[in-house]
Amino acid sequence: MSAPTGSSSPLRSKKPRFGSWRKGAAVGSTADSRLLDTPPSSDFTHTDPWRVMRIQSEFVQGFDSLAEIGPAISVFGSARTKPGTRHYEMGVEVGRRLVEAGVAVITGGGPGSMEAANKGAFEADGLSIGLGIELPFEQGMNQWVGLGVDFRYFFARKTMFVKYAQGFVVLPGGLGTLDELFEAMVLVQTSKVTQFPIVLVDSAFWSPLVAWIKDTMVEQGLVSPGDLDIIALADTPEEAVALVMAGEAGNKVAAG
Ligand SMILES: C/C(=C\CNc1ncnc2c1ncn2[C@@H]1O[C@H](COP(=O)(O)O)[C@@H](O)[C@H]1O)CO
Repeated sequence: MSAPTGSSSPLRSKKPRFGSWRKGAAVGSTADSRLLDTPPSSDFTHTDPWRVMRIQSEFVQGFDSLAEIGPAISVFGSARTKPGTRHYEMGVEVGRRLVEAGVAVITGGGPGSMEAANKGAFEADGLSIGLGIELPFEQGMNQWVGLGVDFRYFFARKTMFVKYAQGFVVLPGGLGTLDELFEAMVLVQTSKVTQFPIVLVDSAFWSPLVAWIKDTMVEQGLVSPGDLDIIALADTPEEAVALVMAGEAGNKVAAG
């Protein structure tokens, strides 16, 4: 006799199932018994489902640590900028002026322009935040970070830069800086974030990139001419801070 179909099939458990399940999977064990019977091993911590728990915990930790920071601006720029250089001093001044304007400063917590912006914010007695990232080589948070949060995953960290800031100031940088800049530009372009000023400091550095977007991307119809309005160029920290504070950050500061 063939096996009856439907709910009385011997292959189907009568117990309620949780999460995803496969028809015909072994029945007779419970989540409790599998947990308690499994021999101790660390192998399972390297599986993708377990990684999801770690990823989730990064979001929880980030949300928890940053929920109360108040108005903030994220500052990006090269990890390789050396103290004493023009771009480093610009970063210090950007950090200081942002604090004077009433906002916290968020950076990647690393060296170079991140360190510079944290230094300016810290020395101005402001909230100087570093969102550190685990890298293959030992790095550590720069000494000017007052509130630090460490991340394993770039994507979780990048969520925090946008979620807890009301605008970006971008100093000259390399691939990491461009990655952060273009992600923010796409979020504005696709209306995932609104009222989000993105200010690029040092027009001599950024103009060739802006010209390429205009002359090649816009020209070939790959972006709209209006997309160029997503970014603003500044030549001084004073100008950059004024432009970024003209957005939602300024409204929040004014509202107290
Ligand atoms: C390569 C060096 C240090 C790397 N340390 C970093 N620590 C924290 N955040 C970093 C680091 N490197 C890149 N980032 C992120 O990307 C942006 C800078 O990248 P770029 O390629 O240098 O432009 C920065 O905003 C960070 O968020 C040298 O010692």
